[in-house]
Formats: sequence, structure tokens, C-alpha cells
Amino acid sequence: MSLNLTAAGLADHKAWEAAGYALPSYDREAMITRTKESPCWVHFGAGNIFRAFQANTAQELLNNGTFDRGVIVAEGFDTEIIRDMYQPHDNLSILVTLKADGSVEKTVVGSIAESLATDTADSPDFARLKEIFTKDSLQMATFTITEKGYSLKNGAGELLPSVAADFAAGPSSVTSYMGKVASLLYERFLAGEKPFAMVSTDNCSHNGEKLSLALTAYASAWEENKLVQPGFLSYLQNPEKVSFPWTMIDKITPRPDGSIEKILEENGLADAQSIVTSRHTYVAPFVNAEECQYLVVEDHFPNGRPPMEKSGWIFTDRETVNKTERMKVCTCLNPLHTALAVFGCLLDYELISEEMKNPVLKKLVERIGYIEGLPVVTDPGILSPKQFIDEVLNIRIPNPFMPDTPQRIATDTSQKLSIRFGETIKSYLASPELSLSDLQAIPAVFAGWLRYLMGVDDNGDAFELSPDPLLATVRPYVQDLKLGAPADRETLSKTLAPLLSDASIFGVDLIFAGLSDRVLDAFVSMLQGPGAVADTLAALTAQF
Ligand SMILES: NC(=O)c1ccc[n+]([C@@H]2O[C@H](COP(=O)([O-])OP(=O)(O)OC[C@H]3O[C@@H](n4cnc5c(N)ncnc54)[C@H](O)[C@@H]3O)[C@@H](O)[C@H]2O)c1
Ligand SMILES: O=P(O)(O)OC[C@@H](O)[C@@H](O)[C@H](O)[C@H](O)CO
Repeated sequence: MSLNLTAAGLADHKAWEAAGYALPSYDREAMITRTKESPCWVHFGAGNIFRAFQANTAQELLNNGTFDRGVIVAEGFDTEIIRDMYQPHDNLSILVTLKADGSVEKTVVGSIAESLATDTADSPDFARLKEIFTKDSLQMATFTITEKGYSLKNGAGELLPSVAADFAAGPSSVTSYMGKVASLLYERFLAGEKPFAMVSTDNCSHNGEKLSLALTAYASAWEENKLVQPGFLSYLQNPEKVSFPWTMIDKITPRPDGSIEKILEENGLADAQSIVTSRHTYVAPFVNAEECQYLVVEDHFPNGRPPMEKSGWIFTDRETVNKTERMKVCTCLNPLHTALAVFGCLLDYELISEEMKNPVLKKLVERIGYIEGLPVVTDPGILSPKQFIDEVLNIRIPNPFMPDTPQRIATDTSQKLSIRFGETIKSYLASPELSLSDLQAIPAVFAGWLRYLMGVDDNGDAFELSPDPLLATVRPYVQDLKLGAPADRETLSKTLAPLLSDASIFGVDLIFAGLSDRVLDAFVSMLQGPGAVADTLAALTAQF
């Protein structure tokens, strides 16, 4: 028996149910027709978390009858995802939920009504998106496009060439990602200044503000260059018309894993293989994710919204979202992840859960979370920081059934250090009660990142660095260093000074903050020879 993940294949629902899959319980064809006629929800970024979280939310609302339309997904960065994975499977995907007790739940998610590859602004798919953006029924766009997706500048602080070109050319011939989004909003403005919510659900601090600032930059440039009708900028800046709610999203969604692929194939699924696209997205007909999930959202939707609270989303005010997001991204989850990512790559781990069996690494992340991070967390009231971190460190990250890898989490580390660690350092600097001398583990992570950038593991073997937009800028600082032949401490201090003082990477100027010596000491120690990273961490954590 072979299970084909297509609309036709799903018709044999008995076979799917016999193989243990939960299926959409609504009339999918009717849902697709309704959604195309009266679209409500567009999502940008067709990656794994979208299919595991937002698309499954839509499915739950459809299943329980609290909403009648699905999601339209737009992919403007890596359109291979759409062409090679969504379209061959009629926009269906399988969500494999990996529970901490080892059991596995398999769900066919059918809530994606349409998938659009918007690589160029003159494509039919982009024309369709423009049409969608003029509809009265459209209520919101959500985003999972990674933090760098919102960035208009390069590492040197200069406008990206595509952004500068779009600023000069106007909304009719955009090529940059945010330029395309801004031109869609311009369509909505021209169609009668229709209300709308733009909802970033990426892991970045003040994500709504980030999205708003990026789009406002286009609107300002276009108005200044007289490329749009007057009023577009005011429309974007009028919260009664266009809102940019802040959110906190949490659900560990590893890349599709070979072990899950095997289970599904043994279960009869045809064509379960994952691929890595040329833009480095790991994608398969299935996504694998943990069961635990949180989406905390500022409740500001000028044109209304689907009842996502029926699927567990928590709606609240901006201040509460902010506290919750800081709790998770700056302290209770993501810094621990990044520490395990950097040292996992150096110490040859391929699973985060395996790293948690190493007492030194466990102690390191416990120190970062409980001792160095927790004192600066403001309790958001809706989730307890202590309980949250307990769950992360004792249940979620060590879950042996979660195939999460340090290599995935090490992606874009240069973009993450500032929010994941810099905010804590800033709080220490600002507090008369807290002492910077208590920050011991965080500087070691920075040292670990410098050591990671050498692309040589703790055995002295070369490894491939995960993609990162700043690699070309930051690697040259360390790439000539040799393990076992450490550079002189003074010379190293001078060579690394421009990097260590770069507040755009670390959140603060580490030299000014008085932390650079601690980073350098740990880095020099990690350079001593094979095994030096493990030795440095063992010596450091022995003092905790
Ligand atoms: N995976 C998780 O555990 C998880 C959990 C919570 C939040 N998130 C957030 O979601 C984001 C995406 O995670 P994912 O698991 O879907 O990753 P993924 O690699 O599966 O997909 C990445 C998505 O971002 C797009 N993208 C990448 N670079 C881009 C750029 N420069 N401009 C525009 N789009 C770009 C890709 O085309 C793709 O749609 C993360 O960066 C994070 O902010 C992820
Ligand atoms: O998704 P990123 O690249 O921002 O960060 C990698 C992980 O830390 C992240 O995806 C976590 O799994 C997620 O934040 C859990 O909610």
C-alpha cells in the first residue's frame, strides 16, 4: 500500500486513517474555493515553522468549525520550496508531532489554499497577490522570514543595492523582499486605504516594530521621490488602518529529519524524501516539531481576525507580549539554544538532546539561564519565567525524540547574539544591583563563537559553518589562526578589537562594557590545541 500526499491520494482516506494519520475533517475543495474568493490570511515565508504552526492553527479552526477559510502562502526568497514541495503535493503537508514520551502524532495539514512563488514582481503569482491585497476580506498577513528578512542594510550599515534601487524606482518595479511587501500594501492603499494587520512571527525583538520600520522606509523614500500618491506614508503610520502587532512565537521545529522520513516511509508514505534547496532551506513533504507551542500576540487587528484563540494563541497587550518575548528570546530559551549550537558544532554533536547529556554543557546552559539571565527577566504575568525555563531545560531541549541539531540553530548566529545575550548585558550595565563580574558563561559563548568561526572543530578537523550573512565580514578576523599555535594575546586583542567593539553584533561594545578581556581569555584558552574547547568549558563550569 502506498500513501500519496496529493489531493487525489488523500481521497483514499481509509488507507491514511489506517496508517494512523489525522486528516482534515472539512471539505477541502470548498475551503479552497472560499479562500480564493474571500482571502483572509496571507502568510509570507513558506518554511518549516509555518507548516508546523500557523498552517496547523488554520487547520484546527477549520476542523472545529470556528473559521471557514484557510491560508494563502507567499514565498519570495526561496521559491524552490513552492515549486519542488508545495505544488507537487497540492499544498498538503504532514505535521509529525514528536512528544516527550516518544509517541508520534501524524496529521495531514490541508489548510493551505494557495501557494504563490513571488520571486519577481512581474510574475503571475505576484499579480495574484496584488489582487488578494485589494480584497475587503483580507484581515492579516503573518511572516516567518527569519530576522535578516527585515534588514534593509548590509553589515557595514549601507543600504542593500536592491533596496536602494527600489527606493529610487518605486512600487511598480520592486526586486527586494520588503519592497515587494511594501508595493502590495500600496495596492491596498490605492484600493481605498483598506485596514489590515501585518504580523511578524519571527524570533526577533519588537518584531512588529521591525516590520513597520522596514516598510515605512520604503513609503518615506517613495513619497519623497514622488513615486506614490500622497498619503501612503500616513496610511502605513495610522494604527487604525495598518497595525503591526508584536508577537512572541515558540515551538521548536527542527529541520525535517531522516529518522522521521524513515518512519513515514515504513508507514507507506510515497516520496517522503527531504531536499536542501539551492538557498539552503531544508524541506520535505513533512515537518517535524515538538508538541509544546506558544504564540502570544498583541491584539490589534484593524480589519478583525480569525478566532486564533480557539487554537491556543494568547491575545494580550503589547507590554505583555514584550515581556514574554524578552523572557523567551533573551533568557529562557534562545540564548541556551545558541550556546548549545556554537559548542555543539565545535564538539561534533549532531543532536541538541545529546548535548544535554554532557554535564559540562548542561551546567553551562543552566548557568546562562538561571544565574546570569533570570535576574534581569520581568515576569510577564501570563507565563512564569521559572516554570518556562524549567520546562525548556528539563523537558523540551533534552527530549531525545526531537531531532534538533546545533547546525540548524547556528544559522545566522551573527544576527542573534545581540538579542540573545546583548540585552542581558545591557540590563547588567544599567543595574546598580547587578554585577558584571557575575557574567562568566555569556563571555565564554562569545569566545566559543569566535572559535566556531575558524571552521575547525575541537579535534582539529574542518567543519562546514552554517549560513550566516556576516560570514564574509567576521571570518577574516580568525581564519588565519591555527589551533595549537595561538597568536600572542596582545596581538589578538588588537586584531579582534573592531569585532569585539561592534555593538551591532554583540548588542554592546564589549570593550567598553569591560567584558572583552573575559572573552579573549576564554578564546585564547580554546586555541591551545585539540580538546582545548572542552577543557576550557570544564575548567570554567567547575567554578560555577
Ligand atoms: N524553527 C523554529 O524552531 C522556529 C520557532 C519559532 C520561530 N521561528 C522563526 O521562524 C523563522 C523561520 O524558521 P523556519 O523553521 O521556518 O526556517 P526554514 O529554514 O524552514 O524557512 C526559512 C524561511 O525564511 C525565508 N527566508 C530566509 N531568508 C530570507 C530572507 N533573507 N528574506 C526573506 N525570506 C527569507 C525562507 O525562504 C523560508 O521561507 C526563524 O528564523 C525564526 O525567526 C522558528
Ligand atoms: O529560528 P532561529 O534561526 O531564529 O533560531 C534557532 C532556534 O533557536 C529557534 O528556531 C528555536 O527553535 C525557536 O525559537 C523555538 O521557539
